[in-house]
Amino acid sequence: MPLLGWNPLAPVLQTVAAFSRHILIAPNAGPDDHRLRPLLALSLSPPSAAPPRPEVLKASRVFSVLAPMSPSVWFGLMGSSLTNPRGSKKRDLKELMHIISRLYPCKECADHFKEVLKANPVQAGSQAEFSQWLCYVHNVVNRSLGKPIFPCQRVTARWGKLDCPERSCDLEGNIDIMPNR
Ligand SMILES: Cc1cc2nc3c(=O)[nH]c(=O)nc-3n(C[C@H](O)[C@H](O)[C@H](O)COP(=O)(O)OP(=O)(O)OC[C@H]3O[C@@H](n4cnc5c(N)ncnc54)[C@H](O)[C@@H]3O)c2cc1C
Repeated sequence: MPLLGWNPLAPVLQTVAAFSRHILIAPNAGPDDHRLRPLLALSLSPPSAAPPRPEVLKASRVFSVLAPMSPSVWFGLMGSSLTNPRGSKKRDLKELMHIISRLYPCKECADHFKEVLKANPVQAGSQAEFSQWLCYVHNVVNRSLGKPIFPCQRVTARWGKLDCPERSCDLEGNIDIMPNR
């Protein structure tokens, strides 16, 4: 049972999860601040007593690049659901979901997502199927967090191809990224 066994990545993921909570939720908090506890703790494993090994800490710096990406992962995935998957892209989408369930930089979230994937195998037969599947699993996560459920019949309206007549979505302005400096 993986939840009770020792996961060699656990110290990395715990470090990254704590780091991301610090950055995103309470940058000024002390180490015992209650705001730094995980929002949702689905893991049954007891907290690791051993301090992370140096090489694990080094790896956690790499993982920390991925830390502040909770909403953007959904944004990216919804983006990837907009084109019709064919051949290897179907396999890639499935693999991508499993990679996210392994690398997502919050152990509780990753463990939960593995369970979600087991109960709801990825459906990527077509663009419509994949976006509906994605909407459904996002709602499973929403429900587990006590968030409102998104009406999946509105996925295309929310995420569909932008209609930008007369180049109204083009970038505008000066090439200087900080013109008022
Ligand atoms: C794979 C995965 C697993 C996660 N597991 C956890 C977890 O276990 N615990 C935890 O605390 N956090 C988890 N998160 C993070 C969590 O889902 C949110 O991303 C985070 O809480 C930020 O929420 P948000 O309100 O900004 O909007 P998000 O939930 O990130 O949604 C972004 C936007 O998508 C739209 N949207 C919302 N629901 C749907 C839907 N069903 N279909 C289509 N569009 C929708 C809304 O317009 C919303 O503004 C997980 C994220 C991912 C990618």
